[in-house]
Amino acid sequence: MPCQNFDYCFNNNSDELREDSRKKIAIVGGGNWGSAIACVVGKTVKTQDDVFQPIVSMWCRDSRKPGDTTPSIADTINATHENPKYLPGRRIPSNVIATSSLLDACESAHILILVVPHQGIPQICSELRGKLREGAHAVSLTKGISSTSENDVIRMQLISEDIEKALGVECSVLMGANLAGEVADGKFCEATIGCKSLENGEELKMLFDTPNFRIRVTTDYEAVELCGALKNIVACAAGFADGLGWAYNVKSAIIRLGLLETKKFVEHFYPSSHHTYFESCGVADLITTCYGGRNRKVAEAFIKSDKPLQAVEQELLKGQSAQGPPTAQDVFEMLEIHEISRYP
Ligand SMILES: NC(=O)c1ccc[n+]([C@@H]2O[C@H](COP(=O)([O-])OP(=O)(O)OC[C@H]3O[C@@H](n4cnc5c(N)ncnc54)[C@H](O)[C@@H]3O)[C@@H](O)[C@H]2O)c1
Ligand SMILES: O=P(O)(O)OC[C@H](O)CO
Repeated sequence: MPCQNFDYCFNNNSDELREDSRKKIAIVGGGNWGSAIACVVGKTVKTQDDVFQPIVSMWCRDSRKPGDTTPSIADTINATHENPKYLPGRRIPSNVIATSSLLDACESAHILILVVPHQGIPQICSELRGKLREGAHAVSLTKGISSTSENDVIRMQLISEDIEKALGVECSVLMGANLAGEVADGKFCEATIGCKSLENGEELKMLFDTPNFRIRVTTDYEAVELCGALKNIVACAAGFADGLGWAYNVKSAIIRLGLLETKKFVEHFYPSSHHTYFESCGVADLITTCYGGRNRKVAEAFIKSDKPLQAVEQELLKGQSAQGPPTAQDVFEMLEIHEISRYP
């Protein structure tokens, strides 16, 4: 009988209540990717039940307006084991318990899986600051970059660095060619974990790795995270190309040049980075996103429509966000750098 209590469980051979030394997992984010990863982790904690506690908590932001009497997303997930808004039609395992309280989900967790759009990270970190258990660590599945600006100087920061600074915990990253719906359906894919300490990296591998979700671990964490963030810009370029009716060859050129540009960018800021471009977070994510991702889809629809980007995004994704910084400016700058715009 699996233990339902987060920190205590009954010894199998007696009725003695003992402290549970297994790791408790919290997922922070109940969107498309958060719900899909709940499908993975909800199962792995059961197959690795000597290492992880069987109940996974999942924070889902309650975005209901005052007076809205419909159930929260968390209540809906707990009642139906489905997230109809962000991941309709897929069953979330019943040992994943959702809550609208960030603190309830996280305060006793040993491992936090952060999986919200990057805009949400600062607020979440400020609510969790000083409230986590000793020795906890985090893994960010959020794809994006943050920046600070001082005296007109803009500095790029990794989101994992923001999390580490704000929460005082080590933060690894998990990136890869991972369309949420396919992952939730159990279709095969790979992902890359970028970690600072291999101890945490290996523990995270145990948590995520399944025969259909293959994990490889590297300490090249900056490159892993930047590959995950920058591919969104390339995906927008691919979507613009599709919207303009350009051909497959153009898209291949965009992907090739996008990979080169990503490598240059990473090596400029992190000269000691290595080999990561051929991992799932590199070339594989570029291909997946440039064919099957939401950023590509929104960019294509934007070119074909006369509506502003935000309106197109809302219409197409029905409340979900395309990730990362899908600014046309980023993409045009990139196209100009590579002079792709001259060819068609
Ligand atoms: N969807 C995918 O296939 C996929 C795959 C890999 C990585 N990712 C990355 O995962 C992250 C989350 O993506 P997603 O697809 O789950 O997004 P989503 O738009 O589906 O997620 C929305 C969820 O985040 C919450 N949210 C939205 N804005 C917020 C804010 N400002 N503060 C707090 N919570 C907020 C919403 O309430 C909702 O629960 C993104 O960075 C994305 O790049 C997504
Ligand atoms: O649908 P997108 O464009 O947000 O991409 C989803 C994933 O990042 C693909 O790995």
